[in-house]
Amino acid sequence: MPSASRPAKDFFRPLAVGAPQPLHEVPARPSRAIHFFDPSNQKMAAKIPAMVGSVDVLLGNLEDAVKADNKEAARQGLVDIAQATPELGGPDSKTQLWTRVNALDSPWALDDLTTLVTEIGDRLDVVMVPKVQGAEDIHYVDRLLAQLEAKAGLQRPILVHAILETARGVANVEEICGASPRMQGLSLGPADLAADRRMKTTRVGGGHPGYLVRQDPPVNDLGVSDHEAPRSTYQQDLWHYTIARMVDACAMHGIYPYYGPFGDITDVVACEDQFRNAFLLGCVGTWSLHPKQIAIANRVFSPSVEDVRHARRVKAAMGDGTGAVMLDGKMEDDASLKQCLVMVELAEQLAAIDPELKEQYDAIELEA
Ligand SMILES: CC(=O)SCCNC(=O)CCNC(=O)[C@H](O)C(C)(C)COP(=O)(O)OP(=O)(O)OC[C@H]1O[C@@H](n2cnc3c(N)ncnc32)[C@H](O)[C@@H]1OP(=O)(O)O
Ligand SMILES: O=CC(=O)O
Ligand SMILES: [Mg+2]
Repeated sequence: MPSASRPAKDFFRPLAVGAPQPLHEVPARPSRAIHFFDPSNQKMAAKIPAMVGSVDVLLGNLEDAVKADNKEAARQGLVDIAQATPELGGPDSKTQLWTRVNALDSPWALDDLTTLVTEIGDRLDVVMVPKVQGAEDIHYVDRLLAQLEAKAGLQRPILVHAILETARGVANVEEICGASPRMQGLSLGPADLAADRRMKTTRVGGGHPGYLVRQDPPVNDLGVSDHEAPRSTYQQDLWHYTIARMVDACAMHGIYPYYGPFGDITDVVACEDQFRNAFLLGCVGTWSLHPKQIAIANRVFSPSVEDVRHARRVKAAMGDGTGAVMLDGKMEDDASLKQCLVMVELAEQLAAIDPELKEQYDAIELEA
């Protein structure tokens, strides 16, 4: 959506002479797992070519988690990997190539963007920008990318993904999403966001046992509450508010929301729960920090066979899509059909790139 500083007639104009035409719609490419790797880490980098085809997105990370002394090696390492792996990235690739550049106030961001667009811009699908504070950060990246694309003679605009990881960024989330037609999506950055907000969790994403609600105390016959009696507690989701805001802002602007990092690599169970909460709330994918998180993300962010079966049954039962019907004792109508179509369309997109899922979805039979 055009912002006040960029009227509707200019919103889709290239920002540099010779830059590619901005897209009117963000392509719906599967991105269940955005798998992070450090291109300066030889052991990790060596594994990347073999991962192409088995993960939706491979992201060469240049920012946090890459040592300051390795920033240039990471940037060059990413160029080398992309050049040596032709099936990675680009509009028809099964595995997209993304990067997370350094923060815009760092000494590395300008060289990150200049080098990557110049050297591998035709392969780079999305640039993730950390610590985005407001539309002004996106406007800066937008113009710079246009200049670099024009210089490199690129035919296709590189998209931009912002990490929501500052209080100011959260306050400005809608304007960030609408700042440029390049905006592809947003990820939650719970570690930086917790620090910026002065939250008191030291975990990278996930819940916290202290963030809970407690069952009411039992009351005796005289109406007196027994506060000492054992009571159940229910852990709450520290990130619910932010993810929900992010999902609304993204949906409003036609771009995609993602959960971010889950730092407890060994706790695959809680990781799956966190991912699933995000999926249920509307996110389309998540980050993977370790190879073992890829399978979790792929499983969680693909609709289950049961959900697809139900969605297809509702679609079949609803005929022209209007009115109300009873199915398994439940009312279905125009609105619940729309919910079901979200599942059906996602299943179709994923089946197109994932033969195993296709087989599972194709085997679904619709009983009457
Ligand atoms: C808050 C944020 O900004 S989050 C985003 C930034 N953080 C990141 O990107 C972190 C990325 N991940 C990592 O750095 C690593 O996974 C770590 C440090 C968490 C753990 O690494 P290790 O201690 O090597 O884990 P582990 O021993 O289980 O690794 C097993 C193998 O997988 C490899 N591996 C680990 N992580 C990755 C990865 N992300 N991609 C590819 N390979 C990986 C290891 O090199 C190791 O290889 P080997 O079997 O040949 O020795
Ligand atoms: O960059 C991610 C975060 O959680 O911080
Ligand atoms: Mg961060």
